[in-house]
Amino acid sequence: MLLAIDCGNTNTVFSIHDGEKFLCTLRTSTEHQRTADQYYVWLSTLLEHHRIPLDIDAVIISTTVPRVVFNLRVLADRYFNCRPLVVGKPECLLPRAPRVDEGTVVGPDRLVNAVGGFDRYGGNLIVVDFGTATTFDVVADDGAYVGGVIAPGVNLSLQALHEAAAALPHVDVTKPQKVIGTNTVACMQAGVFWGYVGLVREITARIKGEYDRPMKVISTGGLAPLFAQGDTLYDEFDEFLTIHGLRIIYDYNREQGNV
Ligand SMILES: Nc1ncnc2c1ncn2[C@@H]1O[C@H](COP(=O)(O)OP(=O)(O)O)[C@@H](O)[C@H]1O
Ligand SMILES: CC(C)(COP(=O)(O)O)[C@@H](O)C(=O)NCCC(=O)O
Ligand SMILES: [K+]
Repeated sequence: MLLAIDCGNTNTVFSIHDGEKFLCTLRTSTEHQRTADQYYVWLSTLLEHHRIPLDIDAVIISTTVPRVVFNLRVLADRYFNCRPLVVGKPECLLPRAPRVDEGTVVGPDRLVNAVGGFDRYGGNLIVVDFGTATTFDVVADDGAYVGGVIAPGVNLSLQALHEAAAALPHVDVTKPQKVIGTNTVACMQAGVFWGYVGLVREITARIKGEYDRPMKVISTGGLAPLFAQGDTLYDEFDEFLTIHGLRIIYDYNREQGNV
C-alpha cells in the first residue's frame, strides 16, 4: 500500500492508498522536530483504530517545509523498508515540467495540485489552495504548472491583526451575515471574510483576463467551503486534490520504471 504525505506549513496529512482508493486520511500538526519513531507510534495507533493493516511498501512526500524530510525519510526506511519519492527532488519525475522563470523553486504542493487538477479536470485551470498561504496555481492546456499567485492565508491574516494590534483579540474566521460589524470581533471577521471573497474574485478574474482561453476554478484546503459563494467563486471544491495528485505522481514514476 502507498503512504502519501502532504506536509504544509501548518498541518501534515497522511493518507493510505490500497491501489484502488484512499482508505483513510490522518492529520497532524507540522513539526520538523518530530522523529520517525514518533510518527510511527502515531500512525500505527490510528491505523489500528481504523482497522487498516500497516503493510505500506511505498511512500511519496510533498512538503513545503524542507526540514521535515529527514525524519520522514527515516520513517520510510526504518519502518517500511523503502526509499520515499520526494516531490521536487530530481529523482522524482513529474509528468510535465513547470514553465516558470529560471532558478525558481516552485512549492511542491503547487506542482502536486497541478498534477491532481489536470488528472481530474483537464487543463486550463486555476487551483486555489487555502493553506497557511492562499495559493493560486495556473495549470496550462497540457497540464504544466505555469505560474500563479501567493497571498497571505486566512488564519495568518487574523493572527497578524491580533499580534500587531494590542486591542485586537484572537478570533476564528466565520462567515458574517453582514459587513458592518457592531463589535470588535464582528468587524475583524467581516474584514477578513469579505476581504477574502474579494481577493479570490479579483485574482481569479485577473488571471482569466491574462489567459487566452476559458478556465475552470478548482478550490481545495480546509477553509475553501467557507468561501464558496454560490457558484460565483469556484466551479468545484475538491478536498483531497493534493493527496490525489501525489498518487498520480507515484503511479507515473512507477510506469516510468523509476520506483
Ligand atoms: N476544516 C477546517 N476548519 C477550520 N480551519 C481549518 C480547517 N482546515 C484547516 N484549517 C486551518 O486553515 C489553515 C491552513 O491549514 P492547512 O490547509 O492544513 O494548511 P497547510 O497545508 O499550509 O499546512 C490553518 O490555520 C488551519 O488551522
Ligand atoms: C506558497 C507556499 C508557502 C504555500 O504553502 P502552504 O500554505 O501549503 O504551507 C509553498 O507553496 C511554498 O513555500 N512555495 C515556494 C515558492 C513558490 O511556490 O513559488
Ligand atoms: K497546501
